[in-house]
Amino acid sequence: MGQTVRIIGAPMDYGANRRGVDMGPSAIRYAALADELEGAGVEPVDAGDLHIPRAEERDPDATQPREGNAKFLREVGDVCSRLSEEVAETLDDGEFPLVLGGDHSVAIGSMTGASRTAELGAIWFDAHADLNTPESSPSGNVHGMPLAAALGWGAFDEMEWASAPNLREESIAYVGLRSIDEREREWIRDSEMTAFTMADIDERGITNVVEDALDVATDGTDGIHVSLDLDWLDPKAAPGVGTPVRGGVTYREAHSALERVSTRNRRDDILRSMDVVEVNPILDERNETATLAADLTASAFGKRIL
Ligand SMILES: NC(=[NH2+])NCCC[C@H](N)C(=O)O
Ligand SMILES: [Mn+2]
Ligand SMILES: [Mn+2]
Repeated sequence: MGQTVRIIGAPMDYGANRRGVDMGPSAIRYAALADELEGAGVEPVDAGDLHIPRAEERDPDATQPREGNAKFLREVGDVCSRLSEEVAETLDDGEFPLVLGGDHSVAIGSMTGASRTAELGAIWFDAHADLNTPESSPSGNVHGMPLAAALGWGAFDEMEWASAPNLREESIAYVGLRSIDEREREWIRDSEMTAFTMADIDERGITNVVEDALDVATDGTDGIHVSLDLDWLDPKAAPGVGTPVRGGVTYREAHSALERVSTRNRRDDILRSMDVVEVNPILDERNETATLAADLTASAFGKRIL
């Protein structure tokens, strides 16, 4: 057996605009994630779920910062600080942290934990840039803000701890962008980040784009974080997400992308942490999206046909 992969469930939906992503970890486990990982040649251990009080027990308004617009920011901060500890401990124990969301704001916890003692690069497979701040956000949903928080941008009241200590703009690559807010667009242009949109994938093909993204994220870093938002895929392939955007990658392109990640990992041992987020079983069809999430994760860990 190969590397030990610790599965950490983060059933959190505070950051999303729709209820249901809190059931993501169960649905992905039910889709035989552990068996898929074993089939890929790694050893899964399930650490269970973080305890997260239901959103109904919380009042979003009571916890909003006075300025800006971020719902449940304090709750997200609480969950992410615990998650960050667990991710850092997992790495200390020599195991691989695989975080199951939950909405995308869990990435604040995983990236902060994974960059505590190492320079971290990141590949962000997503339709969205998730670079809003409480002040720029059009929705107030924190799942549209995790990269800004991890980079230490904007005023995340009471969540200053959240910025990932060793994550630099120039080590971040987006793959598959197609829905960006105006401010995000300006910030990406002005930043050192690399952004591959769907148009780049159309033009150059998924494998070339992912190879470039891997170059960006591995250059000068100790390892990379892969953040897989299922709305990266076309809604036809992944219907069970809260913020679907037409025109995403196909089932096959998605597998091909994560296979590139595993091929590079086999060669250079680059993968440090990963999260799989935004699966919403309420909106899903026959657990298709959760099954895809489990399959794609196995591809990232080296699942092969032959
Ligand atoms: N992780 C996600 N699904 N993010 C969607 C973000 C949508 C939009 N840009 C917002 O900030 O509200
Ligand atoms: Mn998204
Ligand atoms: Mn996202």
